[in-house]
Amino acid sequence: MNHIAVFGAGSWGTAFASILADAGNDVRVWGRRPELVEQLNRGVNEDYAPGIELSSRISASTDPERVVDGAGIVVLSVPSQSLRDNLTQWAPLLTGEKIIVSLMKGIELGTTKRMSEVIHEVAGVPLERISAVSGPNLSREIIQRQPAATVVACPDERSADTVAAACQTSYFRPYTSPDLVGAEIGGAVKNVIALAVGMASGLGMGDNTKATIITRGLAETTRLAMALGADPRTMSGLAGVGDLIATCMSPLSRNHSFGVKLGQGLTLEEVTAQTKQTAEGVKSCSSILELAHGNGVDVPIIEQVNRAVHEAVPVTEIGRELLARARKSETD
Ligand SMILES: NC(=O)c1ccc[n+]([C@@H]2O[C@H](COP(=O)([O-])OP(=O)(O)OC[C@H]3O[C@@H](n4cnc5c(N)ncnc54)[C@H](O)[C@@H]3O)[C@@H](O)[C@H]2O)c1
Ligand SMILES: O=P(O)(O)OC[C@H](O)CO
Repeated sequence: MNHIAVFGAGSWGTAFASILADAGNDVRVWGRRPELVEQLNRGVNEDYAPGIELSSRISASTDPERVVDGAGIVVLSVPSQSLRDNLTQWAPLLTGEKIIVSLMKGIELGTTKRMSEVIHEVAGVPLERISAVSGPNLSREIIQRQPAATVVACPDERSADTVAAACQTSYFRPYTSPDLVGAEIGGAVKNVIALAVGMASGLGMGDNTKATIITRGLAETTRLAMALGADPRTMSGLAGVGDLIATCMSPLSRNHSFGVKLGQGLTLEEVTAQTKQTAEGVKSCSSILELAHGNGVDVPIIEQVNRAVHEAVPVTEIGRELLARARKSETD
């Protein structure tokens, strides 16, 4: 039996730990709060996966050393903006031939780095041993064992295959890909587009409006991904359009729901106060915008989401601005 470490006992960390356990691995989860760790050791996580009985193959601890001891794969699932601080403490433990898996879908504020870049920089792990798992993977559906697929992206095929083999179950199908950049950009940008779709929903707009934002959002994502060297085919796959559809259309998506509330007229502070879980797009819209501008990529939807979220521009106003732009060819 393989031993796999999972850092982060939130919604996705717990759901992914369940996949790994169902795939036959012995899973040790690191959690920050002793009371949550105690829940996991009783086979539940009422804070992030209410009503779900967890596998007896999952155990938990607040001690990172104990969690990592003997693990060949280490999975990271903390909020993107806290990764650097956390990793600084965990880096001395990530030695040897361990494969590091990022489940996170965000871009770091201040540096505009993708999560694999942060891991490489802070922990010194070569990119050949860093993979990202990304796809239409809403944690609540996955932990209920509803069928879904995902992408395990890593420049090294053997590392990707090792991770894919570790998380394949009867309901979860991992595909491998060498396109780490594309998978990470697809995963981070779809959160911002889901905020925009949520805002339209909150304003009472229907499916034409949502489909328009999703489609033009995919165009922005693809432009940015290609400027960063990604394979455009990733954008028509699970980590691109697949995740975009799930996140933009599902009431289970925290980013979508956050956008709905902004569209209904709540302020950023009000929605933040009501939101217990991580909606990565709220912070990453600024870093993604900076990344796009730094690479000369036009991202009008992301730009307007950033104005609505961080400059308190009314949601009605950003819609008007998007529609008033100069005409252009669809494929430009
Ligand atoms: N939930 C999903 O459906 C899903 C699916 C795919 C990817 N993701 C991505 O996975 C990542 C984790 O998301 P999640 O859904 O598990 O979030 P979550 O909000 O459910 O859980 C986050 C966990 O991190 C902990 N945490 C918060 N601040 C921390 C800090 N400063 N240091 C260490 N731990 C901290 C929280 O206590 C919690 O246990 C995000 O990047 C998200 O985009 C989520
Ligand atoms: O709940 P969200 O908006 O963070 O989205 C969750 C997953 O990324 C969907 O694949």
